[in-house]
Amino acid sequence: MIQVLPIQSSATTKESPNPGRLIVLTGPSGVGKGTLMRSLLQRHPQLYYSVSVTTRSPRPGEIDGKNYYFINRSKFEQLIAEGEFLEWAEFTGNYYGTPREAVLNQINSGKLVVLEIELEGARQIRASFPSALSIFILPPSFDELERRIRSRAQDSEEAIARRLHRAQEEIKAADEFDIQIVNDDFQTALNDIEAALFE
Ligand SMILES: Nc1nc2c(ncn2[C@@H]2O[C@H](COP(=O)(O)OP(=O)(O)O)[C@@H](O)[C@H]2O)c(=O)[nH]1
Ligand SMILES: Nc1ncnc2c1ncn2[C@@H]1O[C@H](COP(=O)(O)OP(=O)(O)O)[C@@H](O)[C@H]1O
Repeated sequence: MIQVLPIQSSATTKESPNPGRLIVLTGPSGVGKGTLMRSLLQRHPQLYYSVSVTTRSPRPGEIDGKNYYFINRSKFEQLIAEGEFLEWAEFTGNYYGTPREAVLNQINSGKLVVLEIELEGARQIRASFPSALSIFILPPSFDELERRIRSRAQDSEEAIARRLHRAQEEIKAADEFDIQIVNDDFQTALNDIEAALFE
């Protein structure tokens, strides 16, 4: 029996309106958020992608400062206490958070800022930035989601099981978000995101 840790999260205060825009991309692990994000950034270099901080160990090939800032739990908890996160959550046993200052600076300078985050963090952003555009990415089926997580072959069996368990809850929350996009055909999903961002 896999024990799924409860998600803890912080509340953030409301931020004042500003000229830039915040976009939140969320959806279950393995749905293709990261792959969609990479294509979006290649095609639209004007987007600012917020690199998150995590206590998860780096996967093979992941680079500190590019994929994530990898830190330990006590350092993460210190950053929480110092109010350094715009949002943060605990997901399948690790902390993940969005650095506050860099994101606010980019929004204030008029940038389109994209966060790729899990459900609890996305909910926090919706509460503190009501004007953010939130997009939930859905898999074509649960079986396909499992196939994608496994095909990535980068997580332990336990990590996969925790992600799949959590995915069932996350998918139920899809309707809370502004737009739902099914990532079945990749190009179609990418076009749908671009339409939501730029049209
Ligand atoms: N709340 C929150 N979630 C994040 C952040 N960065 C990444 N995540 C999410 O954490 C979850 C796990 O990420 P990761 O360990 O990289 O696994 P993967 O999504 O399966 O590749 C994913 O749903 C990410 O979108 C963050 O800064 N805040
Ligand atoms: N539309 C798609 N059709 C088939 N496979 C996909 C599609 N989108 C992404 N994938 C694959 O699914 C796996 C998980 O994608 P990833 O971007 O890592 O998901 P996430 O960031 O949501 O955890 C990767 O191997 C990726 O190549």
